[in-house]
Amino acid sequence: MTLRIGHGFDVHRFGTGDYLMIGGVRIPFAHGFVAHSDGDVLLHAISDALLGACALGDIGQHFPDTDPAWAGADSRELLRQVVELIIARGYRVGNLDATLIAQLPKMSPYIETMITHIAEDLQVSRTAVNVKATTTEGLGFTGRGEGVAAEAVVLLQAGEGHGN
Ligand SMILES: Nc1ccn([C@@H]2O[C@H](COP(=O)(O)O)[C@@H](O)[C@H]2O)c(=O)n1
Ligand SMILES: C[C@@]1(CO)OP(=O)(O)OP(=O)(O)OC[C@H]1O
Repeated sequence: MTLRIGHGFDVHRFGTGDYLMIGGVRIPFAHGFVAHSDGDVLLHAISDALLGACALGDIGQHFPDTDPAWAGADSRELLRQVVELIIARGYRVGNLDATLIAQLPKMSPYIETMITHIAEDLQVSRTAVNVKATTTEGLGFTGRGEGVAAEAVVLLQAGEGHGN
């Protein structure tokens, strides 16, 4: 069986607004994200991990932040487009593990819904998806409450006679 691994990392800073989109969940908050799209840092890291696993660059190349087409874009839609690229190359997601790095907001009430969304968009069962969160104990830009970072690692499996 052909296996490929990919890693993604993204950061969005806080700006004006009263909610954050993370994992396709609208989380009420004292700030919004500064971004061209909806700023869904978790879905961006996952999209980059998928593209990385297939040596397809990154989401900035596929959905440039200079293109008005992606202004305010729903990052679940971007993720689904990336998944179609992966499937077209003969791969499917084996499993995904992701970490949100943020002092605030508290992610735990939202994580199960994030997993539901991600599993739907990746076309896998929920048991193939893990999302977790950590603070940085007050250290660094996340610890100072300046934004949120996300990391994702994905394993892809090729179907019989597929994958290159
Ligand atoms: N933004 C966050 C950060 C962490 N959590 C959860 O809190 C627990 C403790 O986090 P540590 O920083 O001590 O690793 C952990 O179980 C996280 O899931 C959170 O919900 N939101
Ligand atoms: C998602 C895209 C889409 O325009 O814009 P942003 O929301 O700014 O997100 P980022 O992770 O900085 O880069 C990828 C972009 O192309």
